[in-house]
Amino acid sequence: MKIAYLGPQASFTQLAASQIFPENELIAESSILDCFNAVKNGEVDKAVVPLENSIEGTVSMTLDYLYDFENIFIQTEAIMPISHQLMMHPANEDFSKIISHPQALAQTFHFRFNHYKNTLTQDYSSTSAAAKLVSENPQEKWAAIANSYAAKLYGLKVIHKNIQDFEQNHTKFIIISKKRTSLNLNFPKSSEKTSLLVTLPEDHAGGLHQVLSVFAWRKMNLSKIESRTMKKNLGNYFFFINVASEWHPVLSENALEELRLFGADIKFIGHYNEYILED
Ligand SMILES: O=C(O)C(=O)Cc1ccccc1
Repeated sequence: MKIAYLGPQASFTQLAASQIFPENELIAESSILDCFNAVKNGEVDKAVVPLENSIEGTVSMTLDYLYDFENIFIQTEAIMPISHQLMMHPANEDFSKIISHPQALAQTFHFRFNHYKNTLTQDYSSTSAAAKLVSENPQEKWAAIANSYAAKLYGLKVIHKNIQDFEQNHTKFIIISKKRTSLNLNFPKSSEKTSLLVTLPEDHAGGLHQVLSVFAWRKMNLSKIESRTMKKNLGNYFFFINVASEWHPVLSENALEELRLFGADIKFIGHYNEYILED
């Protein structure tokens, strides 16, 4: 079985993917979009991509692609602790630019504000891609924010350790597939949930309340609701909703049916477990 991940080697996503799929062939992709396309085109069976971080929040690209792509489902969610290191080429003494994935730059904002307020930053496709770039360009005074495994793999020296703004920093990764079925892992399970994408019918007072009441009176507990722009014009949103609980076939199907009767558009994204990975 082939598994795509946001690469290159030593990205946080690879650390998650290799814990989840120690026996499988892992294929590095250069973006989250490439991961979705690899699943869609059948080049791989599944992909591992980041969905949400405890400091920075949702990885909006991942949420958007779950909305945009037809028939791609979440099979599992896995939470992994994240520690960021600031690193540079061993041949250099200082640096004038910090390069990393936007999530990593955001998760270390206060550290950078306090220590390197005037240093330029550059978004890059992943933390490990930034580490690789720095290692291949010793003539440039660049630093990267990535994990210790990337520092080792790409021969960089770590100059500040554990620079995330909150010590407890976790990212949720999802496994996506064309199969609707969930995938059970051999890690501690923390919860069970159903993910839905809901688009409201025409704008009217109480529209969202109406949608939420469908879950409320059935005592279906929501653990997350997030709105995202539909990008057509300002003020149009879709909602990513997690229902926390077992999938009760009659109750849940009736809830979805009732929502559809209101004129809401419902996309089922998966019913799956959340697991806790190791450091
Ligand atoms: O860039 C990476 O290494 C990723 O896997 C994305 C990411 C970035 C920061 C925290 C968690 C995941």
